[in-house]
Amino acid sequence: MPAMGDLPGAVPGATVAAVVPCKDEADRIAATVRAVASLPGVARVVVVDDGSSDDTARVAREAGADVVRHERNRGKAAALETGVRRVRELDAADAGRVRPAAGAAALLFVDGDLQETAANLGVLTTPVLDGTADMTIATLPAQLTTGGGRGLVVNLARDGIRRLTGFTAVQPLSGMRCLSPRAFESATPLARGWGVETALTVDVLRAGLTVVEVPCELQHRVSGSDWRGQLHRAGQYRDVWLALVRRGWRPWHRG
Ligand SMILES: O=c1ccn([C@@H]2O[C@H](COP(=O)(O)OP(=O)(O)O[C@H]3O[C@H](CO)[C@@H](O)[C@H](O)[C@H]3O)[C@@H](O)[C@H]2O)c(=O)[nH]1
Ligand SMILES: O=C(O)[C@H](O)COP(=O)(O)O
Repeated sequence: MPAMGDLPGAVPGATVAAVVPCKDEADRIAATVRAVASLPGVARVVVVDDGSSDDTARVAREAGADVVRHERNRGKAAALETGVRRVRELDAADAGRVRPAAGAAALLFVDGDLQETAANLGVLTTPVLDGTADMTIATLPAQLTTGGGRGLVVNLARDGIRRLTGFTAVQPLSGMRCLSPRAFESATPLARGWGVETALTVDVLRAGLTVVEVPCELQHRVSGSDWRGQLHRAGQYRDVWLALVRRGWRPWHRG
């Protein structure tokens, strides 16, 4: 894959490392990996297979990703942490060999289910690479498939972030994010499971860094309204709630 410095208009030596956490994404991951690899500046695509019971790891590898596997499922945040560790190992191995300046200039977190639409993620990397933002967050248009959510988790995350930081997030749960290394450090260790995005926004803002939401033409698999979808939302609610409480939010303090 090309290094950022090889591309027209690129910051010399700057690279983007993409981390794609995946659980049972064999049907979608190949298209997602290819689309992410085609983005300007993306030098690596690391897929973390978070204990899938399908062929995600093999399909991702065949599509050109570097793949790390959790033998058992550990949740999205743990998958992101494993992915970033892998990026650093690869950077260290390349230091003084392939890219003397070494080290990813930006981390791009991408869900595994975006398929071809992941090719539109370039709008997230530019502000981080040119230094105008430390973390960009994709906001998604109306989805072609509709879901059964009632906004409970979204509202909890939005309200908690606003009360802790003053920032009103349009789509507080969006997992498509680009981070500068210092933004990632400010949020490490990551909050567990589905709390990771909410906590990232709070921690990066509290570190005095700049966070920007950027509209991005993405389509993803929307959770349904069946029992499986509602169970998923219950897990999201628990993790977001815990992430907020651990950062000082108290549900009974209104305003
Ligand atoms: O145990 C798990 C479960 C999921 N995933 C992956 O995490 C990503 C997001 O999961 P998904 O089921 O698509 O999440 P959504 O229901 O769409 O959740 C929304 O809300 C989440 C936070 O609650 C964010 O992480 C997502 O980016 C956002 O799309 C996908 O690549 C999954 O394969 C894991 O790595 N480990
Ligand atoms: O479907 C969604 O948008 C998420 O799972 C969050 O669910 P919610 O609609 O209950 O906030």
